[in-house]
Amino acid sequence: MNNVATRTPILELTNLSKTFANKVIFKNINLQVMKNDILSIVGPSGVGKTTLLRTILGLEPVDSGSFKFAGQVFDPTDHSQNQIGIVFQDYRLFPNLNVLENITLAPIQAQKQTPAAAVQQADRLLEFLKLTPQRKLYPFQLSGGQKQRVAIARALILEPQILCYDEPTSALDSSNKWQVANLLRQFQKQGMTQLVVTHDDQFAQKISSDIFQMG
Ligand SMILES: Nc1ncnc2c1ncn2[C@@H]1O[C@H](COP(=O)(O)OP(=O)(O)OP(=O)(O)O)[C@@H](O)[C@H]1O
Repeated sequence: MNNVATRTPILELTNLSKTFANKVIFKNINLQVMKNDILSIVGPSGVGKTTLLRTILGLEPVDSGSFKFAGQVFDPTDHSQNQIGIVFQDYRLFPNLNVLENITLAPIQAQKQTPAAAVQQADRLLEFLKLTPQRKLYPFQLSGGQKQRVAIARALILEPQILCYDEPTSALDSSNKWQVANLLRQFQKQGMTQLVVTHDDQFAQKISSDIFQMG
């Protein structure tokens, strides 16, 4: 746990409500994500955890409510800032690109980094994530844990202020699950704020600074 006196909110959700075809998915959600925390959003299947995450990522509009990032009103659908990164449950790697190309595509194409600078940064991440031997392999040649670490590297290279994970343990066996828990703790030590959607209570209890229960 961080010292309570030093905790400051980086992301604030106020009175968020969402319906799909007149079905209320969530109503008046108030949530603060504290800087450098690992906050887990937990709850039973179908309660709206992924939908809430998608609204934070600007992939799904809310019906009402507001967002603040670092104290400023913020529109999650404006993707120009890259403040919030995501590791999807199914990783969503580009099947036709190798590991290095998967990681460098966005910095080169969207952020206009030079290929040399993007590759240098990608190689640093690959080394940290123990993926250097896999740098020229394609997604179909990787294990589940390796694919997840590539997805993490692909998010990290954009230097987000918050890194989100949707069900990070659902496709992993128990040894990979605790490896990913250790990785999240290492990122926390480096100052990263992380948001984890999970139905895995044991994982949430183990890694979280704070837990937000839905449903
Ligand atoms: N695009 C959509 N259109 C209509 N209904 C949707 C849509 N996306 C999600 N829902 C519904 O919203 C509800 C919440 O779904 P969501 O995936 O957010 O739940 P969850 O808590 O993440 O579930 P799980 O733990 O099973 O992944 C479900 O009833 C789902 O069917």
